[in-house]
Amino acid sequence: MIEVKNLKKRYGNFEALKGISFSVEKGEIVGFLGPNGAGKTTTMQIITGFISPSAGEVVIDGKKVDGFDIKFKKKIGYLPENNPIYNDLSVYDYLSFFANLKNLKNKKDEIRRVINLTKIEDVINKKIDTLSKGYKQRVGLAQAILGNPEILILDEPTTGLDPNQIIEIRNLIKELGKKKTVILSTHIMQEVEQTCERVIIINKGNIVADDRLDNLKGKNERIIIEVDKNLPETFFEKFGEVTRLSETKFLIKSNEDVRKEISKLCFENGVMIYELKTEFDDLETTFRKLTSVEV
Ligand SMILES: Nc1ncnc2c1ncn2[C@@H]1O[C@H](COP(=O)(O)OP(=O)(O)OP(=O)(O)O)[C@@H](O)[C@H]1O
Repeated sequence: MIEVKNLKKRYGNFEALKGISFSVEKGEIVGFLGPNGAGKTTTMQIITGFISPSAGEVVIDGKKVDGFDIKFKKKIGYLPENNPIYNDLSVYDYLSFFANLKNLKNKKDEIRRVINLTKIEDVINKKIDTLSKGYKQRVGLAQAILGNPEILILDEPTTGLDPNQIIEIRNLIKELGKKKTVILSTHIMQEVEQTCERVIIINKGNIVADDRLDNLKGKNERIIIEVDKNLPETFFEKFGEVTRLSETKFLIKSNEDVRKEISKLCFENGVMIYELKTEFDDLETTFRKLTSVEV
C-alpha cells in the first residue's frame, strides 16, 4: 500500500537519506526507530508530501505522492514532531480550521467524531495554549484523524509526556491502529514493543533492520547452562561460542535452539543439568547493536 522506493534526501551537502526502500501493507502498525538525526522525520515528511525527495519516490496505492493533491491529503493523517499547533485558537476552532483545509463534508459531524474518539470533549472551548501536553497531543491526534484517513503517520507522538499520558496516548494509537495503517516514529523501545507488529530501524540515513518485532527480539540466541561438574569450555564447543560464567555455568552463543542436543550430550556423559535456558536479545539490545552504540 505504501511503497518507499530508493529515497534520497540531501540538505545542501549533507545526505540525510541515502536511498531507503521499504513497503507497508494495509493495516500494519510499523514502528520507525532510529537515533537522533537518523532520518525519521525526513522520511515521514516525504511520505506525507510535506517535502520532496532529492531522488526516489513514494507510491501510495499505486499513485506517486503529491503533497498538493487534496485526495492524497485526505488519505493521510499526519501528526508532526513537536505537534506544532496554533496556541491562540480554541480546540474547536483549530479542528474546524483543519476540517476546512481537508475540504471535509459533514464537517461538524466529523469534528464531533474525532472529539469523542480522542476524548477531548472537556476542552473543546479552551485555548490550546492553556492545555496540558497530554491534551495538546490528543488534539494533534484528533487533527490527524479528521476525515478518517486510511493512513496515520505519527512522528514521536509521546515525546515529552508524563508516564500516565504516555499510556493514554499509546492506548489511543493502538485503538486507532486496529482499522488503519500506521507508521509511528519513536525513540522509546517499550512503545514499539507494546504498539507495533513490525519494526524498521534507520541509522544515518540507511535502513539497518526491517522485520517483525518477534524476529528482531529473537535474534542472537544465547543458551545458559549450569551443571554439577567443572567442565572444560571445549565440552560445549560444537554448539557455538562458549563463555565460562563460573566453574559450572556456561553461556553458549548459538544460532539455533540446541537445548535438546546439549541435554543428550550431558546425559551421555553423566553430567547433571541444574539449569538450561535460552535468552534472546531484547529490542533495545538489537537496536543498540544495529545503530552502533556500544553494548
Ligand atoms: N532542513 C534541514 N536542513 C539541514 N539539515 C537538516 C534539515 N532537516 C533535517 N536535517 C538533518 O538531517 C538529518 C536527519 O534529520 P531528521 O530530523 O530526519 O532525523 P530524525 O531521525 O527525525 O531525528 P530526531 O529523532 O532527532 O527527530 C539530521 O542530521 C538533521 O540535522
